[in-house]
Amino acid sequence: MSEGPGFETPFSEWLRSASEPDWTAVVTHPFAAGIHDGTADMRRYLEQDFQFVDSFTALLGAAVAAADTFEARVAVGRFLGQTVADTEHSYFHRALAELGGEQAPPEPVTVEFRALMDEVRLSQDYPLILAVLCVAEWTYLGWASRAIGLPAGFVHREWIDLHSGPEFEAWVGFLRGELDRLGPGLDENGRARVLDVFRRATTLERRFFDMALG
Ligand SMILES: Cc1ncc(CN)c(N)n1
Repeated sequence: MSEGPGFETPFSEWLRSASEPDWTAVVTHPFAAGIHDGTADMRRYLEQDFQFVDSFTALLGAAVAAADTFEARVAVGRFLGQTVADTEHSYFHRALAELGGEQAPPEPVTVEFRALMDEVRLSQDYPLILAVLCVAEWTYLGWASRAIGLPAGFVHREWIDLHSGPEFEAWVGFLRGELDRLGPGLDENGRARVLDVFRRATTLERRFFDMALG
């Protein structure tokens, strides 16, 4: 693998392609296919994901604090307040009530994912924080955008809706744009650190879907 992106390759695309084959395994994962056709067992997955989203929300707060521009703080803060704290929060409560979800102990992959998010949150290093946020959102846009039709039940359908469409595409475009803006200014060691976090997050996404599949 090359030590950095070429002149024509945006930093985010370099990170993504260097995270294969896990990246493609996430966006084409059988569990994601089961969300599309309505057969995925969402209870265990959402019980675990509710715990993921708690740390993810803290990480968004860290991005607001660590960002190097006012515009970025506003964009992340808006997403945090509108999408995560409002739409997604309401979804979790309705979906877990429908499925009879409980407060389950965290699975090993949930513990590891939360530990990675805590690690980059505590680093207060904006590019590292962006790396985890970008993997989490871009992989989800990847599988959710593969929808051919939408399943009838709200639990599956709204989970796809939350991770696809023009607003979510713009959010992922923002995260990628931030990495593309900051990547060229990093030295080799800085790029390697971002890539390491990006790859670890991609592997954890794959393992999270593996766990959900049972
Ligand atoms: C594990 C995981 N990764 C990503 C997302 C999308 N925010 C999520 N809800 N859960």
